[in-house]
Amino acid sequence: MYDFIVNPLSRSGQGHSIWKTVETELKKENITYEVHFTAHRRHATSIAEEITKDGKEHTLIVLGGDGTINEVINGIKYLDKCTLGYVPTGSSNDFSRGLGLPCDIKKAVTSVLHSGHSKLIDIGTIRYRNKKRRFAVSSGIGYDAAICHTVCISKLKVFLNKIKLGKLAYVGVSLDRLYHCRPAGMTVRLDSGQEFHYKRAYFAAAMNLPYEGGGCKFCPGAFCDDGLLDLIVIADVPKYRALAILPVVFSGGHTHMKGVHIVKCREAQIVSDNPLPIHTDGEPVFLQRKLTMALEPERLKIIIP
Ligand SMILES: Nc1ncnc2c1ncn2[C@@H]1O[C@H](COP(=O)(O)OP(=O)(O)OP(=O)(O)O)[C@@H](O)[C@H]1O
Repeated sequence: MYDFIVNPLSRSGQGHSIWKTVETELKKENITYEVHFTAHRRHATSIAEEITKDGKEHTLIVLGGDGTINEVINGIKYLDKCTLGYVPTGSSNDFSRGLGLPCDIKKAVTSVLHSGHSKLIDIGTIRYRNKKRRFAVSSGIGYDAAICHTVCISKLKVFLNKIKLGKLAYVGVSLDRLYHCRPAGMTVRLDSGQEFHYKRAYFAAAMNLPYEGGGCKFCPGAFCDDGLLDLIVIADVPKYRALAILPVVFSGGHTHMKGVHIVKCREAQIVSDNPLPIHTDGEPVFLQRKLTMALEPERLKIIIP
């Protein structure tokens, strides 16, 4: 039995028609399923929570973008009792890109229903004040999260998504946010005891997979099954140098550039001088000054081709 969690508004409203195609396939193959449509933000979390609260084994199939994946993993009660399949209908697709899952809908559906292969992946966490959120791809504080916050409320993204140029919104907002960004003093403490101080940090991001922001290969060496997070900090370079790093991140060739600092860790405590925006998998999480990034003790089983 499969539980499909569908964001009908993903990919600028195409989610619903894509679901109809998937449903035809399920009926053709006599597959037992239930479908749950998201009706508002964070609804996917309560749907996943309701399904998994009985402590039994469940197979959840997400049809949506990275944002819906994030909401679903935040609702799963017992990670080790769940199997997650994914049909990507988002605009960023960093989860499927990082895991090498099929982006083509037909192939993704075939893989989810018939591959018979799975992989256990780490799930990241951020803790701030008394709260906790999980992430599958990455979580960042500072400039990268400011882009997510702005894109999330931008009417331009809705319009550009409609004409299939959603990525342009990210380019425009990235340049605008960099122009307005005031780098902050930041301290990073790792579980290894290492401590780093930055005078002017643009952002710090903990990566469970190599890509965020729709294909930016921030941490080419991030593996979701190594029990480690890759932490990237861009700091202590003037803005023109930070700007020069941006186009290079798409190839992953930035790792040795001045101002780029990457380390592996199990846990990182980040304290910034000012409250800064935070994101988990591109979903905005208000402003914070202190947070701890780590991994859940349990892993999550993902269906792979
Ligand atoms: N019915 C709904 N109405 C309004 N917002 C919704 C609804 N269902 C889901 N959402 C919100 O839509 C946001 C984005 O969804 P999702 O990630 O699935 O698609 P996307 O934006 O196309 O893709 P990506 O995150 O990969 O860019 C999420 O924050 C989610 O909370």
